[in-house]
Order: sequence, then structure tokens, then C-alpha cells
Amino acid sequence: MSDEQTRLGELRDEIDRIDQQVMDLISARARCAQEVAHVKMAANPGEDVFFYRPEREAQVLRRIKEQNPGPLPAEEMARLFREIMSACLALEKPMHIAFLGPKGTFTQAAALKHFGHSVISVPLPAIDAVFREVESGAAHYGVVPVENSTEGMINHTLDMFMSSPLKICGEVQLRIHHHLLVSPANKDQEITRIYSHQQSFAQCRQWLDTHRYGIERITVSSNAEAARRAAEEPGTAAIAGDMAAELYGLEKLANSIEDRPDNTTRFLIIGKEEVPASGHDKSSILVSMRNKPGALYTLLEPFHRHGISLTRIETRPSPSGTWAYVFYIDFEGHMDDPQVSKVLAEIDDEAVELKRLGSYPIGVL
Ligand SMILES: O=C(O)C(=O)C[C@]1(C(=O)O)C=C[C@@H](O)C=C1
Repeated sequence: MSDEQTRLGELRDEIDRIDQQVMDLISARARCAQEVAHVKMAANPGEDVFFYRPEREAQVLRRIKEQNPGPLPAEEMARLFREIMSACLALEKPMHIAFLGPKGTFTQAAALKHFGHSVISVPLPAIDAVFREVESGAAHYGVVPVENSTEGMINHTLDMFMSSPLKICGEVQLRIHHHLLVSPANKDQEITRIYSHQQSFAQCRQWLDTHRYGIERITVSSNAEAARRAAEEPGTAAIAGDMAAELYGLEKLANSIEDRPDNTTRFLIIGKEEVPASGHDKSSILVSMRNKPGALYTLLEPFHRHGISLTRIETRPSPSGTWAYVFYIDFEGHMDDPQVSKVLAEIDDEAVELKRLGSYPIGVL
């Protein structure tokens, strides 16, 4: 046996021993999570038990990132623990997560990034259908896109909060990489049509104008639908992401064709519960102000005075009348924080309506 083979043998024996220890420790952790479930059920007999604890998960993942000794990158270590916690939660209670489908969309990728792969993910055809699924209790939580760094807000999601009783329980950001995809059978054929979602065409506009100018662009309901069509129709391609490419067995003609290298979409987790503070949180509100001079100043000034940072403000037309507006505001902090409570109390005095959409941990992964 060569020196190399001897050394490899020793190292692999060591890896086997470590794997056994890792497995024993993960199993001990899973038994602990089962015990946690019993404690939660005993404390709330006959009631809805919230097994999923977003604030606790955020704290665990933050600690892992802070204390990771290397050589694995902190992001990678957090992803491994994300999956371990996901499997532990599934032992407590299998979670049904509704998302804007079909299968293979970026929203599904976001749902799996946030909850891990041990959930049951349920594709639905529209944003309002995701809200309804969670409102009816058919799904425990929902995942919907809310804004893209290139294309701006997804107004349909914002507008749903005007009428829905659901709360925002979390957020997750996903780097969006679009690829030009073809079926292996069509690889050498001339492409005469490209399918994609309207947002993806917008995010790849310059690349398409430079590299595929003049080829017909056909807008469909999702990237995954575009990939499905490209898999079936000769002479076509799709612009979609990795999940859709994998699902429909497509090959990449061109990789990461989004115009902006930082192209990112933010998604919201919606559910029925209010989430306690995790120590690093964000909150969202909807406010409708009287239409009078200085209304926007009156709304924003308390945030400035109490030292609360706004992370987003959007204006939407109010459903109640012409030229009336609703402000959608995200800010740092939790609604239980004394400073935040003061700001909201002041706004409440001035606003026609203030709706608290929820406080939730700032996305960790
Ligand atoms: O701490 C809890 O409440 C648990 O249920 C345990 C645990 C975990 O595996 O760490 C599992 C699911 C929750 O979402 C949060 C954490």
C-alpha cells in the first residue's frame, strides 16, 4: 500500500468516527425537539400550538453564524443547521407551506431557503390564493414575493395586506440568477421564441437586447411555466432559475444573464401569529392619513424623533376612494420595543387607520 493510500485510509477512518458522533448528536438534538413539542402541547391543551418559532430559529442561526469556527464559511454552517432544525421541526409537526407556484419558481426556492427542505411545500397559482390558503388554515404559513431590487415592489402582495387579517412572520432574501435554458433535444436548433415571466424579462432586458435581439419574447405566468414550455416545444428557450431548469431537465445556453449582478428578491412569510422579539427585528405597518398639508411629515417625524430607522416606504392608492393613499412602511425594531410603541401610539392619534402587519426577525440566511 502506498503512503498516500495509508494516509487516506487513516483519514477516512477518522471521518467515519466523526460522522458517528455527528449522527449521535443530531439524534440527541432531535429527541430534545420532540420533548419541546410535548411541553408546548401540555402548556396549551386543546388549543392551536405554534410549533414553529421564527424568533428562536433566527436566534439559533445567528449564534451559529457568529460562533462558527471555520474552515466552513458561516453561511454554509448556518445552512446545515437550517436543515437540521427543519428536520427537528418536522418531527414536532410537519409544516404545510403555501407558495406562489407552480413548482420550480423562485418563491419555492425562497420557501425552502427559509424553512429548510423538511416542510411540505404547496404550490398555488396566485398571490391571493396563498393568502386564502393560510387564512383558511389549510397551510400553516405562506411565502409571497414583495420586492425586487431591479424592478421594485410587487404591488399585488402589498395590496393584499389591506384586507387580509394575516401577519408578517418573517422575511427571506434570495439572489436571483436567471439563465437562458433549452431542452437538450433542442440544443442545436435555431431559437425563434423565448418564454419567461414579465419580471424576468425586465430583469434581463439589456442582455436580451444585446445577445438575442429580435427574437420573439412571450410572457407567461411564471418562470417555471416558461421552463415547462421550453422543455416541450422545439425551437424555444426559457429564462428561468436553477430550480426550474432542474425540474424540467433543461440545459443552460447562457448563465446568470440578469442585468444587475446584485439582483435580489425579498419574500415575506405570512401566518396567523404575532412573533415575539428575537433581538434583531423589523416591523411593517399600513397607514392611511387624512389628505391635508404636511400629512407625510406628520407620519414620518415621530420615527426621526425616536431614532427609528425606516427601511422602506411605499405609497399605494387607497381602495376607499379616488386620490386617497395608503402608506406601507417597514422599519427597524419590534412593536414591543418601548420606542416603537411610542411612535405607533403617536401615529395612531393622527392616522385615519393604522394597521400593524407584524414584527419579525430580520432575515438571517
Ligand atoms: O425551541 C423550540 O421551540 C423548538 O421547537 C425547537 C426548534 C429547534 O429545532 O431548535 C424547532 C422548531 C422551532 O421552530 C424552533 C426551534
